[in-house]
Amino acid sequence: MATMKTIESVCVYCGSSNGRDENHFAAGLTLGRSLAGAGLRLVYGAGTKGIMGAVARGAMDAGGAVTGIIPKFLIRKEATEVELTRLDELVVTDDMHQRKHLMFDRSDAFVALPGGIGTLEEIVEIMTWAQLARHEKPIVFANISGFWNPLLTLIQHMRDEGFVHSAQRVQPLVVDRAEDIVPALLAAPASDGGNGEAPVAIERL
Ligand SMILES: Nc1ncnc2c1ncn2[C@@H]1O[C@H](COP(=O)(O)O)[C@@H](O)[C@H]1O
Repeated sequence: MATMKTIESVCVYCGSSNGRDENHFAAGLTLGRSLAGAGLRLVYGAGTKGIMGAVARGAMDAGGAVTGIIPKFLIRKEATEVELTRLDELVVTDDMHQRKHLMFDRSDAFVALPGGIGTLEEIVEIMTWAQLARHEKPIVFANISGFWNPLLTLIQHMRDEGFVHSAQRVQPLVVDRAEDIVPALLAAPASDGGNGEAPVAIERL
């Protein structure tokens, strides 16, 4: 059984594009600001474009601490060097595997905002590691405008069909509004072994 640890840093996975729905971009800014407001370090993929850029800008403009972790080959594609200099910590890795491991190691919790295939791959890997008892760090799906509903439906279908083993280990939180993400994270350790109550806006999948 892992020991409970106070959450100090939060890894955010999200799109390197803006997406079509402006609520998604706005959610990135809001989450960045609320991480900073709560004194939580943002750990993310160091992209300065799309929703990744919005989260980082939201955090940095509000005086928050930000760690960006990016493989060398992606710097030109996903970031502009001028904006990278604003990060208070930049880690350049040799490859994607090293990036993903470092993002995992350096974070106490994980959030999936809307994004594409990279975002999906990253958050699913974090869930598989939870299923394999590699960690008990909280996982939150930010279900802005119902973005994650198709994935949540698929996961429920897998459960119903008996393919999600150790299901009790894979219980991501689902919140509908960006403002609710940080309160959900901060309540997560207590709800695990404490009073068992989650804030109203939060459901467990
Ligand atoms: N296969 C991947 N594993 C981990 N991370 C990846 C992968 N492919 C892309 N990424 C990174 O994820 C973010 C967001 O990508 P989106 O496809 O825009 O969701 C970006 O930093 C990618 O480098």
